[in-house]
Amino acid sequence: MSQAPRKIVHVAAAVITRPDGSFLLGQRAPDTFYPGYWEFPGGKVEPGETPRDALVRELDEELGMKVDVAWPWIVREHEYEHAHVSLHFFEVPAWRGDIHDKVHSALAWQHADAMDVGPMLPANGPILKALRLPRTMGITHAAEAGVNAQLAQLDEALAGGLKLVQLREAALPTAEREAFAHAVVGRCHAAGALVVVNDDAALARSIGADGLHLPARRLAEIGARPDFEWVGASCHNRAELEKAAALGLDYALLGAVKPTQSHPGQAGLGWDAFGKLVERLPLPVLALGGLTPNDLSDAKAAGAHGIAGIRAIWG
Ligand SMILES: Nc1nc2c([nH]c(=O)n2[C@H]2C[C@H](O)[C@@H](COP(=O)(O)OP(=O)(O)OP(=O)(O)O)O2)c(=O)[nH]1
Repeated sequence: MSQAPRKIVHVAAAVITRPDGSFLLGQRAPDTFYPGYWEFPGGKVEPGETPRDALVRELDEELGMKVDVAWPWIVREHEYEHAHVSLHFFEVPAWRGDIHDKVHSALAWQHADAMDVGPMLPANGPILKALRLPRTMGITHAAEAGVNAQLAQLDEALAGGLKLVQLREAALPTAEREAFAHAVVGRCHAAGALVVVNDDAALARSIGADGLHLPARRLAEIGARPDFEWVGASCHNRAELEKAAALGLDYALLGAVKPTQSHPGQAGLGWDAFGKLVERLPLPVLALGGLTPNDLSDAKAAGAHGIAGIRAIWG
């Protein structure tokens, strides 16, 4: 006889963030399941509650925090021995009250790229990787702007804190493209920024890039995740986003949210439609299309991990 499907336990979990990018973890108490492991504060969604209601209640009960802002982020499923859990993650960047923990053995503020506590609960590995994904991606347009102008804009953006660049230069002649790609990787790595290369795995490998970015038509063709540390894809609809998730990609781009210079006359999706498209996805999504750094809070409120852009990001 086949086993009855296990009941899904919904859990709300908070990535409580400070302006320096750190987030709060709690160590599970000795009398719980997985004692000593680290988790994001939160707990089970009770009957009649939305995940957001549960988050607000749990953070009050566990930490004495009054949540002011909770942005939906990603939702991940995990099969434990004791339960199938569906973890609804929110970013909590603003709250009131001092933190008084009532349930954990210890609390620690951590940075995703320099963790000094562990182990994390088994479901949380992909969460930490998603937290390492920077919140803003600059997409190069050297073929249009000129190689030297683009490199100058890149230097300025890196000096301003940009940590993620997509190299997207199909229109540059091969030799120029390679030289430009080397220059971009050199500058980005010196500044601690990641580089993903659009659609060209051979170029990505030869320049020592951190990953590969798949255009939607390439995403449609492939059946397995390409072998890079970071792999993302451009998506325009829910089916493409779900394929990116099913392949275990690290992020997706979704747009255009607002009208853009490259597609004049086309209305953007808008934040409401964007929010519906990204609901309950297990991977972070960067919003694209006519956005500037001033749109970051609106993007996160709609469920985006961050924003990506061409013109507005380079100033
Ligand atoms: N709060 C939280 N729970 C997580 C994370 N990752 C993860 O797999 N979980 C799982 C562990 C638990 O199965 C469930 C959280 O439920 P919980 O904290 O209300 O309950 P619990 O199992 O500790 O204890 P109990 O309420 O059953 O007594 O979600 C996380 O980062 N934060």
